[in-house]
Amino acid sequence: MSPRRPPVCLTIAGSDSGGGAGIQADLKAFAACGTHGTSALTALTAQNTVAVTAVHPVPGAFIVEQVRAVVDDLGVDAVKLGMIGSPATAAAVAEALDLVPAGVPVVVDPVMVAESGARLLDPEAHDALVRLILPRATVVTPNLPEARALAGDATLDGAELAAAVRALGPAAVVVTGGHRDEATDVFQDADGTTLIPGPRHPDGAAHGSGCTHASALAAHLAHGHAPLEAARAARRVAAHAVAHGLRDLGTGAGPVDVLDVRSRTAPGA
Ligand SMILES: Nc1ncnc2c1ncn2[C@@H]1O[C@H](COP(=O)(O)OP(=O)(O)OP(=O)(O)O)[C@@H](O)[C@H]1O
Ligand SMILES: Cc1ncc(COP(=O)(O)O)c(N)n1
Repeated sequence: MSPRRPPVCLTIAGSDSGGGAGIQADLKAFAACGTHGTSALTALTAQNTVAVTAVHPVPGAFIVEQVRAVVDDLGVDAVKLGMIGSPATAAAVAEALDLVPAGVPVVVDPVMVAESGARLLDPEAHDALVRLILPRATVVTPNLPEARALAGDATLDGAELAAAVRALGPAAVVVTGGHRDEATDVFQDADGTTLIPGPRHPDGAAHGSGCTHASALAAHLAHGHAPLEAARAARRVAAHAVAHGLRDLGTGAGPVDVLDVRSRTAPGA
């Protein structure tokens, strides 16, 4: 009997040279959640735990080609979208999404600002993100400041905030809780609002927590789980990655570690 085909996840996102966030975090989360990870890069960042020192956008046609190469051969069971950067990249990503078969879930992490403070979404790209990308999302996963920026109202919170984001077109929203004292995620879909609480790990490291969360959510959708169930699992996976975060690496915001590498030895050793 041949072994079972694992679900295939595709991240369309930026590269973080420091290995904390972006596609590096996404591929680790996909693997940790029992899926095969594939990637289409939107931008390369020269980045560490302290700063983003340079960004090199990938030409739009090459973004589309990467997605085509994956879809045509391996097939895709869920997509995770991360850093978009510019209006031109948003347009290319929208074109690339047309290559993904209808019904394949798409998780959108509307990355705006790196944990180190660098802007990763041009202000002019905001409209393109809202117009071209959000309506195609199965689940969108903003953190609190991102959700308020999308809603255009810095006073909103809780179910009202999630509803304002959902009005932009995604089927479901998770406002992630890393910027709150309790780290409770707020999930909302057509059936209503559900709080997803869990332990907060104040002594961990959280650079890449949002990428890890969105990728774990996509992986659970690829396994066939419903969005709320996938969001609950993603909260657990992200919190575990924060708890095992490598705060002793670099001098700034340490990378999350979804694989808990300190507990491992090299296979064969
Ligand atoms: N200190 C923490 N302890 C437990 N869970 C956490 C902590 N920080 C974040 N999380 C969880 O990690 C997930 C990502 O949330 P967060 O709000 O940090 O995203 P983000 O700000 O987009 O992350 P990023 O740092 O990648 O920008 C959520 O499920 C959130 O509850
Ligand atoms: C390429 C890339 N994508 C996403 C993030 C956001 O992650 P964080 O907010 O943890 O820095 C990042 N820093 N770099």
